[in-house]
Amino acid sequence: MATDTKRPKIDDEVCVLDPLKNFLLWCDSVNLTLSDKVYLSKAGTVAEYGMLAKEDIEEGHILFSIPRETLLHQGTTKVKRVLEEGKKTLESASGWVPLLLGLLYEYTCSQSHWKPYLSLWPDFKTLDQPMFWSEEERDKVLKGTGIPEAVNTDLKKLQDEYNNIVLPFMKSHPDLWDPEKHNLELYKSLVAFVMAYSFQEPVEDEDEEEEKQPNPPMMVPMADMLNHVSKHNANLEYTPECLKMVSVRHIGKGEEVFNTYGQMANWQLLHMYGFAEPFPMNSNDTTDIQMSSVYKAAVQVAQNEADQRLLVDKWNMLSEMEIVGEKGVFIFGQLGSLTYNELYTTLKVLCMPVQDFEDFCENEGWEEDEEDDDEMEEALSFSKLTGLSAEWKCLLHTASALMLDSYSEDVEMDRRRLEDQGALAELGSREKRALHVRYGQKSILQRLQQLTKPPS
Ligand SMILES: C[S@@+](CC[C@H](N)C(=O)[O-])C[C@H]1O[C@@H](n2cnc3c(N)ncnc32)[C@H](O)[C@@H]1O
Repeated sequence: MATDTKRPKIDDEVCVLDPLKNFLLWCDSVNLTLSDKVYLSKAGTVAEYGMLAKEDIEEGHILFSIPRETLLHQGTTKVKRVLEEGKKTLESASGWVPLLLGLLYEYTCSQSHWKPYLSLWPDFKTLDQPMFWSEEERDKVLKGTGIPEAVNTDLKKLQDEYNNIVLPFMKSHPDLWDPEKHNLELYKSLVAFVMAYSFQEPVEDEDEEEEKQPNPPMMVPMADMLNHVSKHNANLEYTPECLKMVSVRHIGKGEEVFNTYGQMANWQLLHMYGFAEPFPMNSNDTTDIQMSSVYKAAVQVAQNEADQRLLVDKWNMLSEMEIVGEKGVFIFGQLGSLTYNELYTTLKVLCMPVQDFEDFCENEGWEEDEEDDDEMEEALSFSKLTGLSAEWKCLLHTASALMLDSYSEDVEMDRRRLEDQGALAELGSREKRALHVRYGQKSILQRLQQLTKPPS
């Protein structure tokens, strides 16, 4: 540990004039060690701050290491004692409230231990998740992507949490918080900051049977200055003493160091982080097919009223078995279905003859010798879809057509925009990001359409 006498002086003026230099001085003072082979910069990165390689870096190199005491969370903030005492009243659906209260305090406290870190973002102006766009803009350019609905839920949740939990708690601790200063606007910015910058330590699953609560989020100085791409070259490792960012492949001199924020589809990246990887770079991109669209497709292709009534029973059965849900989705990645178990069972039940369905209900499911996971995954991979039965293909074809209809712009228009550099250059930054999300989703749906097309 660095002692106070060894610590370089962190000057308030430097904090404002050169926040990065000040942050690096602070890192030194808290024993956050950075390899000589990398440096932080705004120039040469994909977005604002990022990390670059000064020289070639081999796989397995520790790029930096962060002592646990340096992390900012509900157990390290100056207000940790009151948060611990109020633990029960601070419980919420998101589980973020204690960290957010800690951030409200630390972000506005001139004496905060994390001031040099938090001063890197003096106003959060660079945050541009769709939660900061107008509702009209979201509905216009993101219709069909699933983002407008997700943002509406977030906004409602954050307002409820602020009004019902945060505000009463702050009022009962007027020595630490002031609702005038710690208002809903600042709270919203901090929610967006936590969304885009926080980390959640993975839960160790020693006992797979037992469902563990996820760890609460925490702020990890330095690690959160790294940008993300699906083909990342670094990864955060957790040890009892510290967190280490380690290169996971060779990084050439001058290249940017990219962390991974997880296997994120473009709609998730835009929703939570405010950016999207340009189409078709995101190898983790996915599209959703509403479960209800598969049901609607089955109803559409049913031959007569008796078939339609049977479908109602089948759907109710699938719902009772918790295989489908009103708001549930089947997810498709670039190689095929990612929720193959649910989709396979749904297609099988919806297409089964009446007698088989009666047996199915009687047995409360399948007899033993049913398909295993690998078989289902393979059957619903894009490389095997053409081999599915005509009935299954028809449902997938109709459901993907229904999904394609729900977007604001048609596929051809988006394709032309993406292919025409001039048209692309004319789009605003938000429209461009939205286009990469929309088109990525639609291209997967189109692939599904082609592979399940009935013979002409
Ligand atoms: C954890 S922070 C990374 C540091 C950030 N660049 C900064 O200057 O504060 C996450 C934010 O970085 C930006 N970002 C990360 N990866 C990106 C990428 N590949 N393309 C564009 N922006 C990216 C997004 O604004 C995102 O919300």
